Amino acid sequence: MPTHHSLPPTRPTTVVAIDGPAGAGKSTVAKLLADRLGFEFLDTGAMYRCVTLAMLRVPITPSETNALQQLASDLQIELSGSVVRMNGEDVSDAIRTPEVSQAIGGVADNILVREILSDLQRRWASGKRVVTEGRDQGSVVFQDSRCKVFLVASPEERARRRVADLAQRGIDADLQSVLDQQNARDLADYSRPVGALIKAPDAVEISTDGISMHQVVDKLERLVQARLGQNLSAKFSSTKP
Ligand SMILES: Nc1ncnc2c1ncn2[C@@H]1O[C@H](COP(=O)(O)OP(=O)(O)OP(=O)(O)O)[C@@H](O)[C@H]1O
Ligand SMILES: Nc1ccn([C@@H]2O[C@H](COP(=O)(O)O)[C@@H](O)[C@H]2O)c(=O)n1
Repeated sequence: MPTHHSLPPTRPTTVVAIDGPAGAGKSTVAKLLADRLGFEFLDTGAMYRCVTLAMLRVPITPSETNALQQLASDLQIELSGSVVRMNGEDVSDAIRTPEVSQAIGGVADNILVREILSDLQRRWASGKRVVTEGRDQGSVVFQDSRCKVFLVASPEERARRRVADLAQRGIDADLQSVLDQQNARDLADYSRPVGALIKAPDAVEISTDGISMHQVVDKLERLVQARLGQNLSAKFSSTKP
């Protein structure tokens, strides 16, 4: 079945790998950092979201493991900046509904689905300079990366940010229920047998509590310079004070 077994070898790649729990600020700072460095941005959660959306549309359940794996293997996922296409359809908004977030755990638990998406992530990054974010980027997918970050923030702070984010989009959300859902997702992400959220031994932990996203990006930029200095070409023109 899987087309992923006959993949071409990957080419030299420069990766900044950012992992951390839901709402720590990964995608926000990864995008800003990628812009500053002239790197590409890879949102690996979007891939898990695409498989979940496709699963809900068929519909099948995560317990139908063969059908789910076939679905993931056949799916065409394209990521370009913040635009996500699934089999040619723009699903950038459709993958971010509460229904998808609630169902995603069963997809992320499937070991073969994780292998398929990990291969896709490596191929996507192959030959590029990339800031990637997810749960297993430093620990599993890009273990060889010389620049790994584990981004954290307190559960309360992350939930407050999420509520503010939703309010900005005109959605009224209750802090306690956002916190409860977030705790459930954290538990699933930290306890998954394969691909669990874990700080890679060589990752630097950065807390985003009480500091602005631009201050976080400044910290990350300094880390990238220290770890990848000679891999950065003229495109990297950071001279921030
Ligand atoms: N340092 C920061 N200070 C304040 N707000 C922040 C900071 N970093 C991110 N945010 C806000 O927190 C919210 C969540 O951030 P983001 O979506 O980047 O988190 P994430 O870790 O990618 O979450 P998920 O894994 O659920 O996709 C956003 O509204 C973002 O604007
Ligand atoms: N590398 C990854 C990325 C994501 N997941 C799972 O997808 C969920 C959604 O991720 P977002 O970053 O878009 O919020 C996340 O909770 C994980 O269950 C993953 O397993 N591995």
